[in-house]
Amino acid sequence: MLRVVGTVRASLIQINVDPQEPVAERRARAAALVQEQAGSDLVVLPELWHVGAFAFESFAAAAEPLDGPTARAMSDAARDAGVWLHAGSIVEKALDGALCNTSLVFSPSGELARTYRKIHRFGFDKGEAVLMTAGTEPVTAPLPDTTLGLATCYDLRFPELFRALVDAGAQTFVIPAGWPAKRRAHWTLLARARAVENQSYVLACGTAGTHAGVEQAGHSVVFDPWGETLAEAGPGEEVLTVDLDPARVAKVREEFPALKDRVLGR
Ligand SMILES: O=C(O)CCC(=O)C(=O)O
Repeated sequence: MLRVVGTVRASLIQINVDPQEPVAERRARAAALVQEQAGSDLVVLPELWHVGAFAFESFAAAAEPLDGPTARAMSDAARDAGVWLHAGSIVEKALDGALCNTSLVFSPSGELARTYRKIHRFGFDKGEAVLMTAGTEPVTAPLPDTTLGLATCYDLRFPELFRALVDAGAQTFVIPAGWPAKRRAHWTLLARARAVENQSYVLACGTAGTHAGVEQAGHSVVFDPWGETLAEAGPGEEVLTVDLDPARVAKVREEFPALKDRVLGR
């Protein structure tokens, strides 16, 4: 794929989460898939791909610290491929024993550059909402050519988080997810809305397959700051690769300056 100078090449790995595949094997497979994306600038994995976002009964056993086996494998993969890696999220076992749905961003040298603990937990009075502790801080990650705003799955339904990220300088939202197939229409609609209303790129990376009886939506998608679809996956395991033009964010914001007309919440 020929590349225009100055673009950011991003690859989204929509990995299949199959409960029959042992976590260690999926981890090794994810690392190999990341390494295959050498030449990209940014690689993205989905939410809780190691265990499955709906495999609640496995969360405690799969929990690991920030230097645990998944983080180490992802650090090595980022370094070996020489890419920025948003490694999706893991079940983090925090120092006080609490479990958090924590996203990890590694630099091309394998350093853990950012962590983001999912702020809006899904499940109402069940599942993640009772098993996990919520994060409290919006997180951005400045890359050389674009600033990432981090959000995870259910966060997509809360536009105020994305506004906070834009106010903190975000130009490209990265949204790992384990979104269910039965609400796929919401996934695409909300991801596109976040792109249009915030005049930002959206990289929304989900999982494929069925685990804990929940069929996954797949359909990872990339929208540009005007809401145009740059790439969209099908339902199965797939890697999407797109070239982002960082200058396009400033151009759209300048030519159609709606963000400057905000009245509330500034
Ligand atoms: O909001 C939704 O419909 C899905 C959210 C979800 O599955 C999650 O956050 O894990």
